[in-house]
Amino acid sequence: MQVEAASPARPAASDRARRGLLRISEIFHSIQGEADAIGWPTVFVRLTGCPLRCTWCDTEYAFHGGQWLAIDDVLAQVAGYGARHVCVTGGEPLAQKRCLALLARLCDAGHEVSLETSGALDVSRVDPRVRKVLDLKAPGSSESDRNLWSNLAHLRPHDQVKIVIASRDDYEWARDAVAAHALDRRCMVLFSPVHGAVEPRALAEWILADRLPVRFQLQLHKLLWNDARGK
Ligand SMILES: C[S@@+](CC[C@H](N)C(=O)[O-])C[C@H]1O[C@@H](n2cnc3c(N)ncnc32)[C@H](O)[C@@H]1O
Ligand SMILES: Nc1nc2[nH]cc(C(=O)O)c2c(=O)[nH]1
Ligand code: SF4
Ligand SMILES: [Mg+2]
Repeated sequence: MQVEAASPARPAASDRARRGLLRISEIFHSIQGEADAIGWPTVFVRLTGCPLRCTWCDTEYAFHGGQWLAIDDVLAQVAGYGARHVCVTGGEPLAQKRCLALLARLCDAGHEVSLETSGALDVSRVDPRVRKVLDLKAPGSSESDRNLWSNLAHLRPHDQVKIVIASRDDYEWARDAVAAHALDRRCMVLFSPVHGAVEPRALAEWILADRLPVRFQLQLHKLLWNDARGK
């Protein structure tokens, strides 16, 4: 873990507010493995905490722990990698309200910024320069009741909707959601198999058979590094 700046284990709430601290699980440099910026060298800023519990979540270690850092310290560490692309993720990054300020500051610093978000929290105040990657949670996640459908109204053409698919039932749910909400007319739609749960080839064949206007995706970093943390 590359988070370095010193901060007390748990500063008082008043101190966190005054200093604008964010709880950060990790900051690392890797190849973007998901969504439209796939393949770019990217710095990842992973915020601690998530109010959801997707059955297949590959990042449970980010539910707890991490370090409290000021936005200036996050920006300094990000700058140290010299990368154009920055991906803010979690956990659920929007669960910390100061994430909005972090996103704007990263854009001000000249980065291409993407945000990975569960789709369960309001995205209306996310800086319009940020490319939102909005997950819609299919039933196999056990969290589909949390989908905040009003978020669709805040999608811009450079944003993406992603659906992570654990079964044929999830696929049919996703296919129907694309049609019901005209998702492909709003922005790029990505379908990705839950790593290890659905045969990637099966998902590819289903998309082709149904002539779906969606982009198939595998998590590139898992092909490169398996499930290694910080990759
Ligand atoms: C760990 S989440 C963090 C951001 C946010 N909480 C969310 O769910 O979008 C980042 C991305 O990883 C995806 N993901 C998590 N576990 C996965 C798995 N086992 N297989 C495929 N994708 C997974 C999520 O669907 C999400 O698109
Ligand atoms: N390499 C790499 N690319 C990613 N894209 C989104 C990620 C995430 O966990 O949100 C992720 C990740 O964890 N690693
Ligand atoms: S919303 Fe994201 S971080 Fe939270 S449990 Fe689901 S996949 Fe994991
Ligand atoms: Mg990940």
